[in-house]
Amino acid sequence: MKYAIYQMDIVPGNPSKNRAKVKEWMKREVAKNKPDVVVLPEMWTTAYTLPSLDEQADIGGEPTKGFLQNLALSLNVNIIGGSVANKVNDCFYNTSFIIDRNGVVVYQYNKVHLVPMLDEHKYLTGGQKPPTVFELEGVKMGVIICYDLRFPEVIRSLALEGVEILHVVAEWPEARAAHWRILQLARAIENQMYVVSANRVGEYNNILFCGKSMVIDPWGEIVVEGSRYSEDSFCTQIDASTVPQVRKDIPVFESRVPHLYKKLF
Ligand SMILES: O=C(O)CCC(=O)C(=O)O
Repeated sequence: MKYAIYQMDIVPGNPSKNRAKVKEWMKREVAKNKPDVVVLPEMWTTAYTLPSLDEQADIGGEPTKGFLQNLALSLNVNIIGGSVANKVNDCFYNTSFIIDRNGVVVYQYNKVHLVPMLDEHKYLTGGQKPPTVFELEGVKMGVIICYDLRFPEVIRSLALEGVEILHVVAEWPEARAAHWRILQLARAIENQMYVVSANRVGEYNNILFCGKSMVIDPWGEIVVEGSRYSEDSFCTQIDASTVPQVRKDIPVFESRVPHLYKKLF
């Protein structure tokens, strides 16, 4: 499967400008590289303009969900739709939409873990369901949003559901860039799965974002890595059929002793 990842700089508080940017990028990328799957970063329509979400958030996923469905269908591409601020029944969620090449929303996920360092609890509501598996092109996949990366239980549970490609959509700051890199590598190695991430770049509210979007294979090798500070776009092949062999070579899943771990949680 061919992947294209958009390491985007987001125009703060301007969803229509960001949608126009994404449309341009996706059209260009599809014409040039014909990817099967494209990946966008976290909160890419607004950035972290949390106090203004009432004016800027989507309502019930719209208009961004429909916008992505049209792009998927017209460009014949699967979309890991990053995430958007999404108002549902007076609550704001950080929601990821996954859309297949027929324009069908195959999965949606509300970010579960809210970030204390960004006061997310003041503005957002955490999702009440953990991320679960979905399928694109017959491959089992998962998506998590930024801070979720720090919670290995959630990702192990996706691996136990059969996930072979984990997507991480993010606005990860430069201040914790080392964590970003190491946690992704650890999640790929411990779960023997691909990790594919799209992080934003640029600056907002005196926070600099680190880019460094990545594709890591199930052995933990970095296949490709985005630049540190600048907007970037890259394309790479991913072969999920390598996952079972890695899981056979180091049979972590067979060696687990889950009845001993239960009391830990
Ligand atoms: O965990 C971190 O250090 C960054 C998290 C974050 O910025 C986010 O979830 O948006």
